[in-house]
Amino acid sequence: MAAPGKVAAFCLPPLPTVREIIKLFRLKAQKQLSQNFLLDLRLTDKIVRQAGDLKNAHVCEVGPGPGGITRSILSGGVEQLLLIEKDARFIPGLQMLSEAAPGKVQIVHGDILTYRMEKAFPKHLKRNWEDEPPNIHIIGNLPFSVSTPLIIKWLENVSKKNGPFIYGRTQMTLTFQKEVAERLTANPGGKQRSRLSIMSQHLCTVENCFVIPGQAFVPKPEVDVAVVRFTPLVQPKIEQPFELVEKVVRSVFQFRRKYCFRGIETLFPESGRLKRTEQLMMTANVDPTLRSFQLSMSQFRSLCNTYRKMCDEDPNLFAYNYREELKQKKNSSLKSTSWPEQTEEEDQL
Ligand SMILES: C[S@@+](CC[C@H](N)C(=O)[O-])C[C@H]1O[C@@H](n2cnc3c(N)ncnc32)[C@H](O)[C@@H]1O
Repeated sequence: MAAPGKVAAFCLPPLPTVREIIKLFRLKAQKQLSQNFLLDLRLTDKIVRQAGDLKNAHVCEVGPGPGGITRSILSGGVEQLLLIEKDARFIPGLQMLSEAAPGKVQIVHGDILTYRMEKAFPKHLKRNWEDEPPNIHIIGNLPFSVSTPLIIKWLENVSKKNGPFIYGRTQMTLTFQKEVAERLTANPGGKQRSRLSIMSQHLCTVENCFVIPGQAFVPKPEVDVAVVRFTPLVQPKIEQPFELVEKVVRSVFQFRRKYCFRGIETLFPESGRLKRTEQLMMTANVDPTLRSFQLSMSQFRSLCNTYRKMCDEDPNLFAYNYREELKQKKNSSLKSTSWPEQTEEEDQL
């Protein structure tokens, strides 16, 4: 793992402070966009240090806002900084930063959820997947509503080696709500062990770096925040397509507090469900009375590999959708009776 980097490799010319930029451009945080700013440069430096040594690095910062983290990244002596910001009000302030570091900053007014990063960096930075990560980093303090769907999308990109990972094992340093960070890094048996734990840890080394108390942000969010660093693994712990792993993991965690076979059953159509569930659990050598959060990564691997074999033998199996079947059953029973059918209570994720 790269040692935490130094930040002050490059001195920016005198600039208005982040607070002054906020005042100058009247950048009031918008609640509906969950904007919470970091104004303390010691803290933004600390976040950026988690990414490692940024000297001559190529960095994409997501959601730079008034530019606190942006300054820390530029002070790290980067070669290129790509800023992707959805809120147009921040662009003039970011342009001031760009002028202070001529030729280095590219500002994109856009949405990171749809932005295509395949061509964002020079081709010569590409590394083979097995090599050390390329000198490309993604850094961001995003709203919680964006960071979770975004990490799921990027994990899928890691699995398919596309998007930002077309360059190799691009590293990411991102903020999450503290609880989500705990889920991302939870071990088997842990209270926070969930779908996110398996989906992230089978593809990446995931480190929960440190917690930022809510009061460090302006305005203060309801929750604390954690900085999480992801480095894609050379070899995923589960070598199956992303969609298959997702389906198995989603099924297992469907009934979190029940025996895991209850969730696994939902991978199979009603006819033959019990027999096929038994077959899967026995071949994968997983105790059906374990709870989903107790399962280890190797047990998930075993379940995914066995389910893959079953899908290869029955080409209709992967398309089977338990919820769809449940919905159809519910509709037909509603037609035949005036009483709504009682459905099983499902545990929350
Ligand atoms: C929590 S604020 C953080 C701002 C700044 N990075 C900081 O730490 O002070 C999140 C920033 O992400 C931007 N943002 C929100 N959704 C976005 C999206 N989908 N794509 C790009 N930027 C987004 C917001 O406009 C805001 O500037």
